[in-house]
Amino acid sequence: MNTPTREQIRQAPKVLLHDHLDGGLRTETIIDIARDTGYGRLPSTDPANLAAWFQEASDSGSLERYLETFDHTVGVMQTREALVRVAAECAEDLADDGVVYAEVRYAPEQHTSGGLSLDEVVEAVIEGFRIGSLGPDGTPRIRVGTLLTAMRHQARSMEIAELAVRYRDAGVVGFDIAGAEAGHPPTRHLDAFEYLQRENAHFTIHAGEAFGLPSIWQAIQWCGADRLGHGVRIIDDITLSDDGEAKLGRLAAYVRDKRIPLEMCPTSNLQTGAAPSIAEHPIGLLRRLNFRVTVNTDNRLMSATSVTGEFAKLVDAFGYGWDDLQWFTVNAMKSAFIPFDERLALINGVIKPGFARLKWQA
Ligand SMILES: O=c1[nH]cnc2c1ncn2[C@@H]1O[C@H](CO)[C@@H](O)[C@H]1O
Ligand SMILES: [Zn+2]
Repeated sequence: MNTPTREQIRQAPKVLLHDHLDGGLRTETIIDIARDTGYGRLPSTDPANLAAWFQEASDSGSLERYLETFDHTVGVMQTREALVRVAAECAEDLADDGVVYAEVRYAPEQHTSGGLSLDEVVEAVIEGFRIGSLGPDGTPRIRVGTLLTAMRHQARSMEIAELAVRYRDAGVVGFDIAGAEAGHPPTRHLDAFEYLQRENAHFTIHAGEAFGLPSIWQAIQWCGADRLGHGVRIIDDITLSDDGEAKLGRLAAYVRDKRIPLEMCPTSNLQTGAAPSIAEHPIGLLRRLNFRVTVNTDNRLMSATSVTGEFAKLVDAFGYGWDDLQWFTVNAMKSAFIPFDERLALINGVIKPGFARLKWQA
């Protein structure tokens, strides 16, 4: 079996569960929309400089400062036209990266300052994904589902959960909470999570990124999260002896044994200070211990990355081969919020044959 090259990784049929719509804009598009809508606060109007600014400003080592960069992307996503364009380009960029199934999230409540209603925001984004998913022959090249995010420092989670349920048959596949983690425990939004459970709806929670085990414990045992956004701090509940043997605490064992998916985003974690380097990122240990690890981008603009980029970094740092990349991909597809038969069809009909072709390529 060959070692995966970057171009081969790009061709592999990949799955993305954790990607923010407002963290993945093309810089040219930000500049265009800013000009058309009179948004005058951009740090630069040169695409390359603006890309560099986003990456540098996001390299702060603090989640709070990292999140400040979203002022500019959210700032230009306030009209239907802008939302349709950004969503369409997102689907195109992911398809060009070889992603075959993606769940892309954003917070509708952040896109109403131009006068759109929450429903209009959701409909614009769904329309953009529909357009951007189509190939030149009119057939879809990628399937994109939407996750609606509520901001954890705000008090609109119930409203957003209801919105997610209302649009569940029209392209919204789940719910999430995001934003600064410290001081904003997920249990503040318990009513929304309980509502979603009563509605048999799916949700993930950003937890264990900038704050530790209590956040993960609450997300799983109080809120009932199906998946964890990041979840890197679960390693605080694992002790390693000198000979490399791992002992799992009760929470870590629960997360592993219940197969709770971890939406890991290595590059983003370096920028926010959640991990010191790719080589030291907990993903290495968690993969070895067979947690249900998935690999994600978080914010392609802020991290200047793609799913291919994240995989390529992991291949370099950990020597992963095709079997590891396929394992991450199948883990992600198994953990998606679409129906089981559709997940299975993608695993058996697209992912496994696609990896098989690449594995034995000369
Ligand atoms: O890694 C992250 N941790 C927590 N919140 C985040 C992260 N990335 C983005 N957002 C937040 O999610 C909102 C909706 O997409 C973004 O506006 C940003 O504030
Ligand atoms: Zn995120």
